[in-house]
Amino acid sequence: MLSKNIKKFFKIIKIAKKKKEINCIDYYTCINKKISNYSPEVILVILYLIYSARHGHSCIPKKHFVKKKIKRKNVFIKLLNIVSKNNINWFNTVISSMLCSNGTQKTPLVIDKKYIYLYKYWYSENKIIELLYQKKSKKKKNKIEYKKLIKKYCSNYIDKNQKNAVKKALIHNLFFLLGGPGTGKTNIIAYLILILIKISKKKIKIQLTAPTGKAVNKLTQSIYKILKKKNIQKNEKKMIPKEGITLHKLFKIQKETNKNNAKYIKRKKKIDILIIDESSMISLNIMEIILTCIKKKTKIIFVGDVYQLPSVETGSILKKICNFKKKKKEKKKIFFVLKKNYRFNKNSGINFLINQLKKKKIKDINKIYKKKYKDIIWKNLNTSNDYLNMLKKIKLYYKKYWNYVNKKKNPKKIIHKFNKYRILCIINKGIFGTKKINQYLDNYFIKINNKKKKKEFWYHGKPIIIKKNNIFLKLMNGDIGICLYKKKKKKIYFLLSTGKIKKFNPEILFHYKTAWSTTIHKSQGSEFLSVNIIIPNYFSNKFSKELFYTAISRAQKKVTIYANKKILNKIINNNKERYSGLKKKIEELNIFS
Ligand SMILES: Nc1ncnc2c1ncn2[C@@H]1O[C@H](COP(=O)(O)OP(=O)(O)OP(=O)(O)O)[C@@H](O)[C@H]1O
Repeated sequence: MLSKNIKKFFKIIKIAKKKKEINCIDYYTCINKKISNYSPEVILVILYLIYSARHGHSCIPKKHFVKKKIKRKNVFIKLLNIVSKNNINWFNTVISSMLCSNGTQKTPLVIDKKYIYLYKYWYSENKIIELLYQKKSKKKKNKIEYKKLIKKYCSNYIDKNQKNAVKKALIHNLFFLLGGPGTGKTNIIAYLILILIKISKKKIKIQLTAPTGKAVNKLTQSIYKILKKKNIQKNEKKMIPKEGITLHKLFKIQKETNKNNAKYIKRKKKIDILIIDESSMISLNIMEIILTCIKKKTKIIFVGDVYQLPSVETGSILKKICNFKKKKKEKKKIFFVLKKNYRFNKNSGINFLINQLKKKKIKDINKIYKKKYKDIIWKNLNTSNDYLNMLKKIKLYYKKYWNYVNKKKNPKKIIHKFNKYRILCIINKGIFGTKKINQYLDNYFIKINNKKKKKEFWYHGKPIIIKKNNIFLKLMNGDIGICLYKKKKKKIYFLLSTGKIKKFNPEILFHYKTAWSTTIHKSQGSEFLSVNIIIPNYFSNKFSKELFYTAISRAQKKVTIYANKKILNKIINNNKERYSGLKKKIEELNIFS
């Protein structure tokens, strides 16, 4: 390639870094000593694979490079044009070079059928397949009559289908319990734990975990609430999991490197049953760590909803593993999908919308706009008038909360009152984002709170949300705190999942922000009686159907959607699939047959 083109090539990358089109870590990865010796063509492929991994893809279809199928007009199109002008077969040159193999050698790039990978993601996918296969085949030969046990302990509490799920979870060493919100997953896990405890001849270690602290606390408390009403012997009570911990903490995964000392963990972790909730949020890397560090005889149960948001890191593992096409007459023995919803009644619009969003192509979404359902309200968000009306509505609701705060003294009741209602935004920035909504409500409540009009962060009734797990204060990412003044002294009150109230001086809190509105990502694992979803009046490819599904499924009773109809229709048809070879490999290797 001519030196002037090479200069142009690297100049484009540098500008992209400045414009933040390319993450600066990725930029320095590509121009560090080792990689910068590679040809521009190889650098282009590596840089695009790193960029795509940051957007969740563990690989890229080869055609993206050959037929320039790179979707969005971005820096990579410009780089592609430079290298293709120089050599029309540039991609074949790259994949036939020493830097690319079929995975048998440890080369930076790996070609596997129609995809091209960075080695580490190709290795992770294959390791996961291998470990899932080993795990799956470890089916316990049980003489135990599960049917009798299920009849004895679960008869009036869960339905026939749910009992069937309990039975399969007891039989298999690897099990996937799938279902939307309110389908009884937590109940099933509770009764499964009850039976496991009852039939265990020795003390068993049951470990509850999830990708977020909030999710694992919610699961632990719900299960504890269900089981504490059961007649359980004193020695059995000790086996009921009282404290769940996050996957990062359980496997000692370093946040910065996303790595852990697998050999040490494997030796140390004596877990008999591992139950992982909100499994849709497990990334490729974390899945590899889980399967690598867990002993062969440990029973693993993945619980989750494949339609919810995947991990913010690379891979949407649960969906790829569970959505493989089975061969005719075969049963997906270790996968169980719960369909019946106990949270919503049959006329529920929320349930209608949740089921519609599970389909590839959504047909009668217009029922939402024609106000057919009482529990789903759609408000047009087109004009500035619509926007101002929305703000008024939101302010009106929170005014009720505000009056409640100024009447009641009980922090627990105040937090429950606040948690009944939530404004969910897709984004943080801009007039449709959390920052603007929070600022608007802050200004309003500061004004009515202290006549001096002094701009203070803290005021009576102010809600905040914790942004990072705080192990010292035992606060989890997503926990809501309310500022309450008592005799001019302010404290921040938190309602822990144990049901206990904890209060802190604001000075010892950190990593928090105002929480009148939060993002949909932050709301994962939580539920609210009434949810308001604010959709911007423009479309971005980041606004996926999964994001909207996750927002809708946070509501227990009512959803109000503030959206421009056209934009909303684009979002609910934006199936953002993440590229991965897992599904194909599972089908070809038939590992779950
Ligand atoms: N078979 C059943 N009969 C009656 N009520 C049920 C049954 N199964 C579950 N429920 C009720 O439905 C509600 C939701 O159950 P559960 O919390 O187990 O669902 P879930 O799938 O875990 O929900 P989420 O994913 O939103 O946490 C609970 O109030 C539960 O008591």
